Amino acid sequence: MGAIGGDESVQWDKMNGAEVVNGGGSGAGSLDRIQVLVRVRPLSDKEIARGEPAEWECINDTTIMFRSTFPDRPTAPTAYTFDRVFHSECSTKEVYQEGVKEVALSVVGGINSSVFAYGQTSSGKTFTMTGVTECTVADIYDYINKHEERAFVLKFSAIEIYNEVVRDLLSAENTPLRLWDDAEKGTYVENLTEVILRDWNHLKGLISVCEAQRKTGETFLNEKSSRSHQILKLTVESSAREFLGKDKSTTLVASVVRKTPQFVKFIQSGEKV
Ligand SMILES: Nc1ncnc2c1ncn2[C@@H]1O[C@H](COP(=O)(O)OP(=O)(O)OP(=O)(O)O)[C@@H](O)[C@H]1O
Repeated sequence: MGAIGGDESVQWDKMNGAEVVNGGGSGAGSLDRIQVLVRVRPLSDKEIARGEPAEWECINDTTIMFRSTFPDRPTAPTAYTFDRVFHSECSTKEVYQEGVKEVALSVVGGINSSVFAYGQTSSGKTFTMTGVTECTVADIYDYINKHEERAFVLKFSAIEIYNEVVRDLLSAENTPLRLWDDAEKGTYVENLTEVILRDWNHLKGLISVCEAQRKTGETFLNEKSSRSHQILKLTVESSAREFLGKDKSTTLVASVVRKTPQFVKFIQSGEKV
């Protein structure tokens, strides 16, 4: 999993119990670079039934150890260090609270950010990102409800990229969409549906629509594998009520990335609003 904050230095501001990141502070926080988190999925019932051993062990909060169990390919245990490691018993809530929340909520403080999951089939990308997205949006609405002095407009869009083709997950039409590079807007998708959110339930409904539209197929490891890259984008516009519509917007991009690094570049383009 990776999480990218904006390039501005940030500082936390605790307002009414809600934690929000403010841009422009002097102290460079953990959000000024890509954070790499690892979450270990528990063995599935099938893997347990096949007697597959767990080869990865979390030694502490930042270190994970690999022990090969191939009898014909014995290797010495190898330790890898990341910003944060979550063992298989950790709940999605813990992953969100301790690994993602800071970056995800920076969007209401005016900083663009991206959170994406990367890994092989059946490693748990969709499982984690679904839960993380729900936690994030619940916290964003909680923040909005506590800040009635400001007006917020939330917009949501969703695409999948499958076999190099970009599709709108909120449209019934199956027409491939075109990607453009623009000096001001950065990389954007032409004619993409963008829905203004009414509330949290509205977003939940839209996420279900995306789920239903996704291309899925079976892989050896995953009966319901998403065969595409998915990118969900939430745009937050916030203004003091008397200046409605005049402030700049910020975006939060949440993605499931299946393999290639060029998608990381595409996702980062969400930062250039
Ligand atoms: N932390 C977890 N705890 C319990 N079950 C999990 C966890 N992570 C994943 N799973 C389960 O493992 C299976 C595979 O997860 P998921 O579909 O999220 O993988 P994926 O990486 O998105 O796969 P693909 O790339 O093939 O779409 C699912 O049945 C999911 O419910």
